[in-house]
Amino acid sequence: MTAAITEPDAAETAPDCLVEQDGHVLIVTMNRPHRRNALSSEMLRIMESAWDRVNDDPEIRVCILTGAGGYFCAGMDLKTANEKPPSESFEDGSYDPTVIKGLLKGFRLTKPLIAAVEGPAIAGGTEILQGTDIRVAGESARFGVAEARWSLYPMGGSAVRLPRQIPYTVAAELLLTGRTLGAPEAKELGLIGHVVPDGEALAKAREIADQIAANGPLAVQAILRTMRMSEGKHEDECWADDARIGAAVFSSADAKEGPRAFLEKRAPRFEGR
Ligand SMILES: C[C@H]([C@H](O)CC(=O)SCCNC(=O)CCNC(=O)[C@H](O)C(C)(C)COP(=O)(O)OP(=O)(O)OC[C@H]1O[C@@H](n2cnc3c(N)ncnc32)[C@H](O)[C@@H]1OP(=O)(O)O)[C@H]1CC[C@H]2[C@@H]3CCC4=CC(=O)CC[C@]4(C)[C@H]3CC[C@]12C
Repeated sequence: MTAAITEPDAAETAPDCLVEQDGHVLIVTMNRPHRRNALSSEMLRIMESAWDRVNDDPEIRVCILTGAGGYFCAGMDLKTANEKPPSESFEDGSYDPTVIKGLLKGFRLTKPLIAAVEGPAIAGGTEILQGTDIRVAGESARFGVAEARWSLYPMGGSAVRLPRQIPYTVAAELLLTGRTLGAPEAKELGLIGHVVPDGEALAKAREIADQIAANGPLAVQAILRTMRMSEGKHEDECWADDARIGAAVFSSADAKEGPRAFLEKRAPRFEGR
């Protein structure tokens, strides 16, 4: 990303995004609660490097994306966008919106990403959600793609992704009206997987992350690779890659350790090889 915006809140000294590793889990926290964690250039830059860290560091097996202060993300910062409209960056070619890595558009993690949502996840907030694999929300969370209300376009990928993730007619209505959904409705539609009491989304996400981190990392990453590779394809186009990816897992040392641990009635010790 080349465009930079000077933040007006110079008093804010904490980084716009916090990245913390706990064991095999990386926790990425969008951190501009005074603006409902609206996306800044700095936040997106930190998220981009966090995604590289997830993909490159074998010690990291799962990632959680959350927001500070009881909010997930209110999308693009509409205040700074008034000072420097994104259209300028699109037009002068300094920003290519075909890949928005921070928002996971045109770029995916090779490890599972769990969203822990509290409060609003609006516009860019619901857009990045669609790039996550497992989604947990507090019961007061709200979701929506509000761009059309401001005559903007959901540049984070929702016009393509949302109709693939929830029923077409609901996706069309959300994208075209900008209406928001509560967490129970989002769960009913399959946009999220879990609704928990407010304030407990991160704990639930952590519980799921720990379950995944205890599994064979090669198996987990291979399953995810096949899921990503086969998206939108006829199943007959997928079996060759499915078999190749699966066979590599069966050939690993971890694939011997798992059944051995079962026989010996102990927890497996996976090493990712
Ligand atoms: C193109 C993508 C993306 O698709 C575009 C968007 O995301 S458009 C964003 C639309 N957002 C909204 O419609 C949400 C607006 N907010 C609300 O509706 C409500 O605030 C709320 C429901 C979220 C919360 O309501 P509350 O009642 O709880 O709180 P409220 O009192 O309203 O607010 C509290 C204070 O928070 C402030 N606030 C809230 N939301 C925002 C916001 N979105 N922006 C700024 N401030 C916000 C509110 O004003 C209150 O403050 P006060 O001081 O108390 O008044 C684009 C997504 C990211 C873009 C990239 C960003 C970085 C870039 C920079 C560049 O220079 C180049 C371009 C780019 C890379 C840019 C490119 C486009 C994106 C990818």
